[in-house]
Amino acid sequence: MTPTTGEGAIGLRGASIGYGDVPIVREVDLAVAPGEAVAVLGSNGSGKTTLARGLLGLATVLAGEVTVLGAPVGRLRERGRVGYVPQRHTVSGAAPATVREVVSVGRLARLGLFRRLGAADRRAVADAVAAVGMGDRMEDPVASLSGGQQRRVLVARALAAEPELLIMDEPTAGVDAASQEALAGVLARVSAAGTTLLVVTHEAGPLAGVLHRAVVVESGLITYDGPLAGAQAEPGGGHHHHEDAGQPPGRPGYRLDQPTVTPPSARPRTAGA
Ligand SMILES: Nc1ncnc2c1ncn2[C@@H]1O[C@H](COP(=O)(O)OP(=O)(O)OP(=O)(O)O)[C@@H](O)[C@H]1O
Repeated sequence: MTPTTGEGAIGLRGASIGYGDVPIVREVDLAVAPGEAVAVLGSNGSGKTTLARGLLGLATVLAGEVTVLGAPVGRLRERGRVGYVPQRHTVSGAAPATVREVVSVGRLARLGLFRRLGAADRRAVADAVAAVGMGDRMEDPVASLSGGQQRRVLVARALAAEPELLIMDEPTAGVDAASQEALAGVLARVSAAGTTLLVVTHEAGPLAGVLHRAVVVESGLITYDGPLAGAQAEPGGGHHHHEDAGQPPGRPGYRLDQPTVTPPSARPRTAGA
């Protein structure tokens, strides 16, 4: 199991995250316990991707604290413990690469540099590709695949590393209904096995059976943190609850429509602990 330090899988405390010196996500608090499956909702440009990228060291933590698997962001030794499916669906790299090669690179993230894939690793690669329904395209160049198929390969690349924390940015965007359903099944299995999921999405619907908690980000603040159903009940995923405009600006205005259960591992340690 994850050797937690009491920090949980993800911890943001008064965290501002942005680019250059411009904060996009502002003074946000968030605690995700190991094994939770959390949707990150919100309108375009609200800061969802920036929040996710901040967890990966791809956006700058400008204030506060951000911890991932118990370590300050960027300090985690074993990078393979965190998987990432980026928003852009193009598979990078100029060299023509097959599905097998791209997903194998994902597996290598777990092994570290200069290690070779053994039989178990090759099996994990094949399993990950099969899990996203691309088993019959193993030797095809990724560049020859459709956008939605490339997205599924990126999901397989992340799955192949068997990460403890899987961060996905719009994994279902441009993916057909059947493949979304298949992805939901895969994520349900991965979640049941204890992997923590953080999924940025506009359409939590296809993954509603997997994601039990939602966080709504609006204008860089977390405006809702609670059960997914409560967030979905709001028009557009929770954009329009500014009727309580009395909130002081600049502080995370939690709107806990439903009580949020803070898992014991996510609670601040008591003095003397
Ligand atoms: N690399 C960057 N450098 C500077 N500003 C950026 C960068 N990436 C994003 N931004 C800005 O940060 C803000 C939030 O963008 P972000 O991508 O986090 O939003 P989002 O909620 O994920 O939106 P969407 O739903 O459209 O994907 C936007 O105003 C955007 O212009």
